[in-house]
Amino acid sequence: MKTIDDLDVAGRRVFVRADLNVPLSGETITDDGRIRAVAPTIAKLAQSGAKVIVASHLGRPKGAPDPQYSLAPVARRLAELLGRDVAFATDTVGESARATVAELGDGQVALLENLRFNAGETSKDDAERGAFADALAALADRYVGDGFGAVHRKHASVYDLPARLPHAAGQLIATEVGVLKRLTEEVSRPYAVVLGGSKVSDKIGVIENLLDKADRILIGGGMVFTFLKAKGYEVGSSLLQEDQIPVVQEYLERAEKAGVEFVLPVDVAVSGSFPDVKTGAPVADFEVVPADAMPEGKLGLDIGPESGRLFAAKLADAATVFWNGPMGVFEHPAFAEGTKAVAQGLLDSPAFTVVGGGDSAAAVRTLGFDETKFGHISTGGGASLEYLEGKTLPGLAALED
Ligand SMILES: Nc1ncnc2c1ncn2[C@@H]1O[C@H](COP(=O)(O)OP(=O)(O)O)[C@@H](O)[C@H]1O
Ligand SMILES: O=C(OP(=O)(O)O)[C@H](O)COP(=O)(O)O
Repeated sequence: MKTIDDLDVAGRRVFVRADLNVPLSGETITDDGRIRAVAPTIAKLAQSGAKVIVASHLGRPKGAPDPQYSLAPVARRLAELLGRDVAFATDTVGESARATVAELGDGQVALLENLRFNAGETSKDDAERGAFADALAALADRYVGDGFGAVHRKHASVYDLPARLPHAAGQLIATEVGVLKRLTEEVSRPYAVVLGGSKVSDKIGVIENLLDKADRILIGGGMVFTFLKAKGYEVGSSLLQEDQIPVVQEYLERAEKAGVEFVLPVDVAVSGSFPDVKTGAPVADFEVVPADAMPEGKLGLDIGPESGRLFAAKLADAATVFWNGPMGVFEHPAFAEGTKAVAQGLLDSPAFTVVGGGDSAAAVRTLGFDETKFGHISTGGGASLEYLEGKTLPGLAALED
């Protein structure tokens, strides 16, 4: 893989595919970790005299403009972090983008509007994705891939665009791959993997490969309820991946045969409705119930305190831990305790610890933990999980020569 040092960028229009998918509360960025992570690559390109065109997705809009997913607040924060102006194009490949790029001088930086405001970005149809990649390619002369959090997506700006331009990997991707590679080559055991979060359908399949690699798999977050249901328990109206129940049953059987330990919560914090994470208003009907006796109609929103202690104990004697996905809806204080227990468990463990994922990394920082105390905080959750599985990631393959 070439790096940006191998690319002639001075005076050229350089497209940087970043992952600026940061958590927002209205227009306020609640954690800017992903912007800080890619800023050095952008700064270096600007210093080298490139006309830097930064692009990213934010959230999951449905292929059309949607103001709640605008990157405008990110452009403002990026400008602050770089200490230089960042021009913001209000579209991705339209008139505003073309004019913004045309006005860029050497060493100047622009950010395009959300790539996913265009259906071509995420399309499964090669021709539709290719047409959008053509439109992006027309804006630039060079491509730098540095959106590690999105390299597992076969999307136009991640996979198709680098095929159309001379390309290289940015500094963030180089660092991420360097650290994660170590985990695929020489893992000190016991190796524990903690999985949670809300992208259940994306991540449940990852367990298939982890069964051959991990010694212990701890399940929290929204993923728990498919496991509890697979064991025959009531899960109320919690997040559930109904079609994956037989798959999970098979995982549980295979794990038992292979001597891999699944650790499931023994208690769950529930409420009748999703909490107001914006105001953090108290939850009137908060209750902790045994994991095998959830009341009907209630939502499971965190692992309970006994589970927090159990999970921490299961991490205490691990030698390597990879963690992706918060244990609960940590954005609300009533449901942050499980995530705190796992974060503290990681800090108390002598293990080499890798935390991956936009929200997991944000949780560690916003809940007050010192990020320097973890072995590595990856900007990608799904991306790092799939990398550790040994899969070929479209956005990394595309950067190879
Ligand atoms: N039990 C749950 N029900 C619904 N959402 C949950 C639950 N537990 C965690 N979450 C949510 O999961 C989100 C993070 O999931 P995900 O995107 O998969 O993690 P990451 O970004 O770290 O990869 C958080 O916003 C959190 O509120
Ligand atoms: O937040 C992300 O992934 P992550 O939650 O697995 O860390 C990336 O920005 C990818 O976003 P996507 O899962 O909507 O493709």
